[in-house]
This record gives sequence, structure tokens and C-alpha cells, in this order.
Amino acid sequence: MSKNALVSFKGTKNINTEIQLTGSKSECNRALIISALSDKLVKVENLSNAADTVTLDGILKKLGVESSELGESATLKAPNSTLVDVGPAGTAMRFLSAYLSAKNGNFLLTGTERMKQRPIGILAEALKTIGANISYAENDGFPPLNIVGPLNQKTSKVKIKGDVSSQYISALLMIAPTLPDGLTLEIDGELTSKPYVDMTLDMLAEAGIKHLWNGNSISISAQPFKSSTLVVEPDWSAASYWYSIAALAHEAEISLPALKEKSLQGDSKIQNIMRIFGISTEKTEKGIAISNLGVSLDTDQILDLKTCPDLAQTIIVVAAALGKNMAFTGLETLKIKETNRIAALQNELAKIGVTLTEDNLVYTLNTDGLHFPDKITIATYEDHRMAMAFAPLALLINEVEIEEMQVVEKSYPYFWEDLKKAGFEVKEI
Ligand SMILES: O=C(O)C1=C[C@@H](OP(=O)(O)O)[C@@H](O)[C@H](O)C1
Ligand SMILES: C=C(OP(=O)(O)O)C(=O)O
Repeated sequence: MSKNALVSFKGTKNINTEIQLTGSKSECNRALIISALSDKLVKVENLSNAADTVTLDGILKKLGVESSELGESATLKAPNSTLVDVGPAGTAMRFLSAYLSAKNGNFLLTGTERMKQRPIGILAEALKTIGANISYAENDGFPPLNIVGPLNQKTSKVKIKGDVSSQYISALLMIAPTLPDGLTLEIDGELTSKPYVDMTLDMLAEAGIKHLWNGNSISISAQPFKSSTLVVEPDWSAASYWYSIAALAHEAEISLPALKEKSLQGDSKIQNIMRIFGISTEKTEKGIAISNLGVSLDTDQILDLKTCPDLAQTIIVVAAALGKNMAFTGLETLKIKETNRIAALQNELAKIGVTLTEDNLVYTLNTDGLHFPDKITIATYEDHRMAMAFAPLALLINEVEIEEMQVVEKSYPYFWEDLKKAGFEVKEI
């Protein structure tokens, strides 16, 4: 049975702690696919305990040894096909669509009910153009997918829309060096979440794979992986919740060991963004230390979050709670993530009297009605980031009840334990 977390913080709101964050799920899930594609020539170190990574690791291990059932549900499965169930893991769904297309076998690739509403047509159609045998098991353009591999390459050039999810592009880039003719992707329109494509190319480079990025085209020729080790860094998206805690506390000194200022993860941009709320970041011998300087900067400019969509909830909730009527752009992809994150934010921010409204793709907070009741209950909509973005409000509100607390497992399973370590009370109810 799912439980709620009742979060509170008694006494002076001073936070002084050290938090060892788990590995980045984005880096891990790339490392796992690259390692599998290289037949384990590429090794992975510091694997995350994020559920999305544990799921992908489990699937790849089972695929490596046997062709048996890999999930729990059994809808529409052809008698001789292998069921692969990624649950809520978007990267696993997208990366495996490409990986399984290139692999020998007959697969039904599926996930949660929400996953079946998250579009995959752009990737599936690109794979079909390359020569993959893919069909939609339920609704056109959406998971589950029937995949019969290996693909028979018909072309090495494919045009793909860039503004819906960068994960489609990363998925194709990772299988590119294993395709007989390599791959050239022509990106159509603006590329969203670009740092994630950079991360894919950087990790491929560490594994010996060269690429050429020319204008809007990325080319990777057929080439072998080199023996190497991909060492996963701690998760910057998870670190962002510690920045919100610092921003909402009276005083804060938080050490985040092993985190790197200059990271493969685009979400390391939180360092610059949180300066707006008076949070400074310092490089230390151990990693990163953040502290609250108590001086906020101007919040007049429009903040574009296109390169770092996973930070949106963190930043918007902090801005709302600090009464900053900020405006944001680059939030278009939020509607197709774990939940419709725009609707979820609007519903939950209303509980503290804040509105988030859209006009011509500019989203604006209005905090004129901001108030902090003695207790609020936050719905999480099966979205880990809703839970983690709202829990820090316990520094301003007596009791914050977060529904379905287990959602955090997707990327940061020890989130509640870490809150306790920092002085929060977290009761399971
Ligand atoms: O490639 C990745 O690891 C990710 C890319 C982003 O998705 P989109 O490219 O769909 O924005 C991000 O939101 C997701 O959490 C992880
Ligand atoms: C959007 C996310 O994940 P995914 O797309 O991989 O499910 C996320 O972690 O915020």
C-alpha cells in the first residue's frame, strides 16, 4: 500500500549537512546501453540506485542471458516474443526502442499506463526509416511497441524532429556505431534538452566513438567501441532539491561530495540559476558546497529552461514560495513527462495561493495571493519531481504531507532518509 510522507522542520531553520547523492540516472542509463552494445568492452562504475537504472540494468542482464519474461504485464504479446517492461522509465523506453531494434529477437516493449501516453512515434518512425521492424501494439505513435530485430539497414540518413524529446536522438546516436552504414541524423527544428545530446556524444567519445556535428546534422560512422570505463557522477537534478532547501532555509551550509562543477549533466546549470535566490556554490576538496548568502538578485528577466527541463519544478516552486513573480520559457516538453507537469504545478501551487499562467509560451507566476497554511497536502501524480520539489516547503509550512512518497524511487530513492539527516522530520502515514 502506498504511503504519504508527513514532513516538518522544528526549531531554527538552519541546515548544516553533508549529502552523498546517488549517481545520475541519465548517465547510468546511457552507460548501461553503451556497455551492452559494446559486449561489455565498456565497463560502468558508480551505478545509481535510481529505480529507472535498476530496471534498465535488470532488463539488459536478463536479455544477455535468456529470452524470458522481463516484466509483469502480459498484454498483446505475440506467443514467441519477449516482454520487456520499463515501468515509468522514459530513458529506458526510448533507449531500448533503438537497442532492441538492432538486436536479434522479437520483443514487446511496454511500460506503465502513463508511459503508454508518452509519445514515441517520432523515434519509432525514424527507426522504421532506417530499416527497423516496429509496430504499435495499442495506439499509433505510443508504446507498447512490437519490435522484431535485428533491423536490416535501408538508409544511413534520417531526418528527425528535435523539439519533442532529445531522448529519441540520444537513442539513435547510441546504436549508430553498431549499424553497418553508421547514421547521419538531420535535426529538424530546434533541439530541446540539448545538454542531454551532448552528454550522449561525450559518453560515446569516452567509449571511443567519434562523431561529426555539422550545422543541424550529427554523423557517426560504423566503428568499434574501445575498452574503457564510464564513471558515473552524482546526480545534479537530485542536487537541485538541496539548492531549494538552502534557498528556503534561514541559513544553510550543505556539502555535496563528488559532485563536479563542470559536469556532463546540463542540470549543473542550477549553480547559476540559484544565484538569483542568493545561493552560492563553491568548489571544495570533496566536491561542492552550497550556502545561502541571504541576498537575492533581480528576478525581472525571463528564465529559459529549455536546456534543463528537469529543474523546472524545483525552480518554479522556490520562486513561488519566495514570492517572486518570475516568468519562464522553454517549458513545452513538461506536458509529456511523468505527468503533465504544468497542470500538476498549477494545481499544487494554488494551495499556497500562487498561479502559473501561460501566454504565448511564456509562463508567469503570480504570487500576490501567496500564503502559508498550517498544513498542506501535495498530490504527486506519479511524478518523483513533484514530491521532491514541494517537500522543502516544510521549511515554511508547519506540516507538508506528500502523497505517495515512494515516487522518489525513480531517481532518488534515499531522498526521505537524506531529509532526515538534514534535520527534517519525516513520518510515514
Ligand atoms: O536523456 C535523458 O537522460 C533525459 C532527457 C530529458 O528528456 P527530454 O529530452 O525528453 O526533454 C530529461 O527530461 C530526462 O529526465 C532525462
Ligand atoms: C522526465 C524524466 O524522466 P524520463 O523522461 O526518463 O522518464 C525525469 O526524470 O524528470
